[in-house]
Amino acid sequence: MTKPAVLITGASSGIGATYADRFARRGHDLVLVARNADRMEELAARLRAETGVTIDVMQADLAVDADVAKVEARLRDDKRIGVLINNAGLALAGAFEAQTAADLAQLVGVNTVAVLRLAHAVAPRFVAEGAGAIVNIGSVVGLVPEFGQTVYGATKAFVQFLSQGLAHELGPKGVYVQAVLPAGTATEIWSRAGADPSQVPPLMDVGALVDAALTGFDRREAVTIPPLQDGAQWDAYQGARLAMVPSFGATVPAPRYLEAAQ
Ligand SMILES: NC(=O)C1=CN([C@@H]2O[C@H](COP(=O)(O)OP(=O)(O)OC[C@H]3O[C@@H](n4cnc5c(N)ncnc54)[C@H](OP(=O)(O)O)[C@@H]3O)[C@@H](O)[C@H]2O)C=CC1
Ligand SMILES: N[C@@H](C=O)C(=O)O
Repeated sequence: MTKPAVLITGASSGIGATYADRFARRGHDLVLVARNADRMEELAARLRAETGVTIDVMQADLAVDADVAKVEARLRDDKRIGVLINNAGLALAGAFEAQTAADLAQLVGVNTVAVLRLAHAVAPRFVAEGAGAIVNIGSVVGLVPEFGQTVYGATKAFVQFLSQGLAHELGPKGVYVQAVLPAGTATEIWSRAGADPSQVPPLMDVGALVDAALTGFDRREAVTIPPLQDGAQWDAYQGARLAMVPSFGATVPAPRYLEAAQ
């Protein structure tokens, strides 16, 4: 049986390039997407030689509408593609009040709008086929406002919610949706973001990260958090979240809000 092709965004370095390596070694043809075509061509040449798979390179800036539209069209029209790895992303150092509007627009555009648009481009075809997989790369930062990476974390919270919502909507229609939440991982994101080296946490090897994420993928896990040593903590978190839902049907405020503020 022919394996589905895999479209990977952010494939020129780091986690995306590692996903490319791993899926090529699994025998999947690839479509690589990023701005740096030279780095993708270099990776593609190596992987073609080592694995024999077919690899297409698509140069695209996912902050640019026309480029996102180009990738959307490929996802809609290329029926070989059965897996979308929504990986491309960036971080942004600095305090909220000091970050520029332009930098924030780029951050939100790539980390959320592009992720949404590409998932939305491929979902109708996957639903019609009753198959397909969408992998969205979030971050543990999306769970921790206390880390002080507010807008980056907000983009990752968006990715996580989008993924869990799509898993709820598309799972029954045969489409697998996975959210992958890495913690600090040894890639170029830190230098690109202008992070203070003294503030960079201990980092996981990128190969170990992706291999763990693929274990979750193979198990069809909805939310994969490779650095979380006790998976039961996530289950408890989900349980506590869902335990609040019945209250959301209340039509009167909770008693704690009926007493005048002291
Ligand atoms: N490393 C870490 O600690 C963690 C990373 N993540 C997430 O993992 C994902 C991958 O990041 P990582 O591999 O670490 O970092 P890298 O900086 O190594 O890779 C980022 C990738 O995204 C691509 N990219 C960035 N901006 C654009 C753009 N405008 N258009 C198209 N592609 C773009 C880059 O390619 P190019 O420059 O060629 O366009 C590159 O291939 C991101 O979503 C990140 O948020 C999540 C948690 C932890
Ligand atoms: N990219 C990292 C922070 O900048 C992360 O998501 O942990």
